Amino acid sequence: MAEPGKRAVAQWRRWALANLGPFAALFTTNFGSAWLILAPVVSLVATYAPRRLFRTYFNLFLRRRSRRLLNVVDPYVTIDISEPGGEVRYSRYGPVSDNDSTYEEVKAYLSGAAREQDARELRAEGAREGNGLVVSMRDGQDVADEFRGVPLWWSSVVARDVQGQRKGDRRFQRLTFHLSHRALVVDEYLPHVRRQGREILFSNRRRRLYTNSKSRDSYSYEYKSWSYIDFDHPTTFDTLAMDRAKKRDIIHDLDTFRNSREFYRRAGKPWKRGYLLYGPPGTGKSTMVAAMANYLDYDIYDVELTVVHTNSDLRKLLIDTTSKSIIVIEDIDCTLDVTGDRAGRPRRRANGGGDADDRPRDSVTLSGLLNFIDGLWSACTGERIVVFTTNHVERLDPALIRRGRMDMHIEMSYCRFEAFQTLAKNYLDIDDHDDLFAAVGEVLREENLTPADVAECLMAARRAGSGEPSPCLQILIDELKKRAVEKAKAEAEAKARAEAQAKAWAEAEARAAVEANAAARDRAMATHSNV
Ligand SMILES: Nc1ncnc2c1ncn2[C@@H]1O[C@H](COP(=O)(O)OP(=O)(O)OP(=O)(O)O)[C@@H](O)[C@H]1O
Repeated sequence: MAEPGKRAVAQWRRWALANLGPFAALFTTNFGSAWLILAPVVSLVATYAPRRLFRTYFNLFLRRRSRRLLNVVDPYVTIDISEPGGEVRYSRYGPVSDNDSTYEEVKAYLSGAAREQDARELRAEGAREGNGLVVSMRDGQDVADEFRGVPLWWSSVVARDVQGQRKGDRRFQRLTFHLSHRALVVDEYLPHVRRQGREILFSNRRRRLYTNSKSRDSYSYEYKSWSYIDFDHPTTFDTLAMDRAKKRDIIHDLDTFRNSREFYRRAGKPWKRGYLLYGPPGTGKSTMVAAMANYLDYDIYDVELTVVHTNSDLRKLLIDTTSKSIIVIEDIDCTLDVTGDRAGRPRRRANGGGDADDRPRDSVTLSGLLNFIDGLWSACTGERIVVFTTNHVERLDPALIRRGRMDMHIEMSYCRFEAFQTLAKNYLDIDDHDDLFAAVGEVLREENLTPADVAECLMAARRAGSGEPSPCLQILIDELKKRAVEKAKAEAEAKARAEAQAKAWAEAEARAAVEANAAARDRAMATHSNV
C-alpha cells in the first residue's frame, strides 16, 4: 500500500495533468473551444476513475499494439507440455488419466525423432515397463520435425524461476511453430504426436495376460475384476501349424482390422472384431490366440465365466479392459448355456455337469453375453478383439455366432501335411526330407491326429533319435501309428461310456416317470375312495 504522502502527490499530479492541458488550451485560439468542453470531463474522470482502470486499459492497448508488432518481428508460437507435478501415476492398466500421460507420450514420440536426427546429447531411461529404453533429448537439445510439410521444432527445457534457478527437476517439452499453422498443430499435429507416442510406449511395455478372479480386494472389500501376469508366450504365426492359405487369410484379416481405425470411425462402428475358433481338443485354438496376441502386440483378457455372477458383473469386466486387447472366452459351450434351443426343455451341460437350469438365478445369461459382445462397445474406445473357442460349434446358439458378432469363423482342424511341415521345422529344424516326409504325410492323411498329438510324438522321436532327422522321422512314423491306434481305442471306449451313460439316464428318467405316474394314480384313488 502507498504511503499517505505519496498518495496525495500522485493524486495532485493526476489532477494537474488532466487540467493543465485545458488551461493551456484556453490561451490558444484553434482548440480552445474544444478543450473548454472536454476539460471538465477529462478532469472528472482523471480525478475519480480508479487508477487501476486506466492502467488496465493502457496495458491492453500497449499489449495489443506490441503483439501486432511482435507478430511481424517474431511470428513463432510456443506450446509447453510440462512434466506432470509428481510422479506419473499408473494404475494397473496404464496412466491414471490422459493429462498425466501427455508428457510421457510426447517424450516417447520425440525419442523416435531424436534417434533419427542429429540430436547428439541424448538421455536414456529404462522404460516404465519392459526391458526397452526410452531415449530422449538432454535439456537444451532441439529436434526438428515436419508434419504435412510444416516445419516444427521441439526443445527440452528445464523450468527455472525468475532468478534463473532450476525449479527442482520439472521439465517441459517446448514446441515452436509459425503462428499461421496454429490450427493444424493444435487440431492435428498434437493428437498425432500423442497417438504415435502412445504406440511407442505400448510397444515398449510388457504384455499382460489378465484373468478375472473371485478374490476380494483387501481394501475395498469389492470383487477385484482382473489380475494379471506377464504374457510371454513364444508362439507366433510362423510356429503355428495349420494350412498355409488359412493362416494367410487370418493374418490379412488381422492386418486389415488393425489398420482400419479411420474406416470404423467413418462408418460409426465400434472398432472390434470377433473370431470363433472351433475344432477338436488339441488342434491349437489356445495357441492361435497366443499367436494373434503376439502378432498384434495386444494384451489378453481370459474371461472365466464360471466366476462371473451376474450380467452386470460381466459388463463391469468389459469396461475394465484396455484398448488393444483380445478378450477370450474359452470353451464357451461348457461355461454357459449358449446352445441352440434356449426356449426348450432343460438340457444337460456340454461338459456333463448338471442341467442348464440348475444354474443359480444370478448367473450370466446368453442375452447378457450378447450385450457384452455388441451392446456395450459404445462404452469403450480403442480396438478390441473377442475370441470364443469351442470344441462343439454345432451346440452354439446361432445368435451368438452370427456374422457381425463373430466376424470370422476359423476351423482348427486335424494335422495334415502342411501343418506337419511347420511342426517338423519347430521341433527338428528341418524343412523337408526325401522319402520320410511323404511317408509321414501318408499317415496323417489317413489318421485324424491333432497337432498336439503330432507335437508330442515329435518330442518323443526327437529324444529317441537324438535330434538326427532320419532316425527321428522313422521313429515319428511309428509313434504316429501307435498314437492313432491308441486314440481310436480311447475314442471307442469314450463313445461306449457316453452311450451307457445316456442309456442309464434314459432308464432313470423312465423309472422316475413310472413312479410319478404310480404316485398320481394312488393319489387319485385315495381321493376317489374318500369321496
Ligand atoms: N496348430 C498348432 N500349432 C502348433 N502347436 C500346436 C498346435 N495345436 C496344438 N499345438 C500344441 O499342442 C498344445 C495344446 O494345444 P492347444 O491348447 O492350443 O489346443 P486347443 O485346441 O486349445 O485344445 P483344447 O480345446 O483342449 O483347449 C500346445 O501347447 C501346442 O504345443
